[in-house]
Amino acid sequence: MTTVHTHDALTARAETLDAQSPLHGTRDRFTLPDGVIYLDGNSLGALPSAVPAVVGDVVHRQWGERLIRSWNESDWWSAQTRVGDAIGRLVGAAPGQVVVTDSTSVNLFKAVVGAARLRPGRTVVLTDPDSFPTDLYMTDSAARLAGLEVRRVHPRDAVAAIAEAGEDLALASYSSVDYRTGELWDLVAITEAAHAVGALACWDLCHSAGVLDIRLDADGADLAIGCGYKYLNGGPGAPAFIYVAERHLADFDQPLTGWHGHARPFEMSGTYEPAPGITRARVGTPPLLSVLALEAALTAYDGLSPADVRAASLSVTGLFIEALDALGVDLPLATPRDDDHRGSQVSLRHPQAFAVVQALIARGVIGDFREPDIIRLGFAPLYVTHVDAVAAAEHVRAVIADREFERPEFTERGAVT
Ligand SMILES: Cc1ncc(COP(=O)(O)O)c(C=O)c1O
Ligand SMILES: Nc1c(O)cccc1C(=O)C[C@H](N)C(=O)O
Repeated sequence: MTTVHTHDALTARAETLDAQSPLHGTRDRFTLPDGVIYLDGNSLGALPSAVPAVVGDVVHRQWGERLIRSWNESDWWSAQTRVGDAIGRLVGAAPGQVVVTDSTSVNLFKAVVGAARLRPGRTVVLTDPDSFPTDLYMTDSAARLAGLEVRRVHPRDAVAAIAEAGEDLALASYSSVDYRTGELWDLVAITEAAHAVGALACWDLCHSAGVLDIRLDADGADLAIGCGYKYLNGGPGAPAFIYVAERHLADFDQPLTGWHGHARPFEMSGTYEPAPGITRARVGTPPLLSVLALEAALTAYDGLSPADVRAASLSVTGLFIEALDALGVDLPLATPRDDDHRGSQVSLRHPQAFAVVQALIARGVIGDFREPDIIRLGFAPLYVTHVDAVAAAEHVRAVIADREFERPEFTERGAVT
């Protein structure tokens, strides 16, 4: 079959899969520019259509008219835990264990120091050498302050390393999905191994929340963190979240003791006393515009189960890989083909990956480049359809086959991608 016939056959199948998908029509919950296939929702999620009106109301009515009264009248005070519970529904956490606050980096810092204090006398924290850099930087600094030694061990070797560390281990801290390759790690096995030696496990859900069927409570995670601006679509600079399992809350002694985490902030006492529940993970005044934008963004998930979202994600990424094969694109995949080991992105390797990504962007297919040779394409199944996946595969084919990436305008490197 010619590539045109192959493409037509794939598109016809994609249309059927879209029509049958439990996520059929959810793209209408987003505002996206015409002519764009957006495959970068794993860096900055798209704009949910519900957000602008809510932000307008927060700015004009809640802030502009009601002024300081909105802390009570619009319940700004409990917004962070209310939105935390909404995220909790997407990551398998019962209410009262998730709060929206700070950045992922800051929450990881709180989690590592908090874990060290939950396991006094233990001296080791394990993490992935291929972690997103901020995780490495923050873990190193938190460990230095808490008197822990950091051992960087790849997730595939983590269970053995946990057994080797034994009762020295305080915390195993891992991302569930590798941000570059999209590989999905078995954090349940890592968590069980950590518990077997009396240690804790922290999960970084930046590349999982909102696309995987995460079950924090059922799988025994102790701590988790994640960001609000990727698949949760909270917008640029959206606050992050932190989960502390109910069983640890009373003893969770996090290091950033700001007044929003105090049990009675308006007593204005000179002595810190942590709030009883997950509120103690708060620090200072939250960015309310962003917290409430995130709350509105999460309504895009109304009526969808994490299991359905995960199934749709696998179906779309699976079809994209199949389309690459069928169209004869023979770039090496950095992402596993196996559903059980794939997050919600497909990464390809190419020696001129940066220029390939620029050529794709010029065609309206927005993905990103990651060092050293990764073409990273994220599939947010709420707004990336099977038809988009096939069209994107055809664009990749054309960019490679026609060597579009060699054009000088695509080789210039910018600061941020
Ligand atoms: C795994 C991971 N951790 C952390 C971050 C970022 O943390 P922050 O929200 O502090 O910028 C990202 C992405 O930016 C990430 O992919
Ligand atoms: N957080 C970002 C930012 O502040 C600027 C540009 C990109 C980002 C990202 O989220 C990158 C993303 N975490 C990644 O996996 O590469």
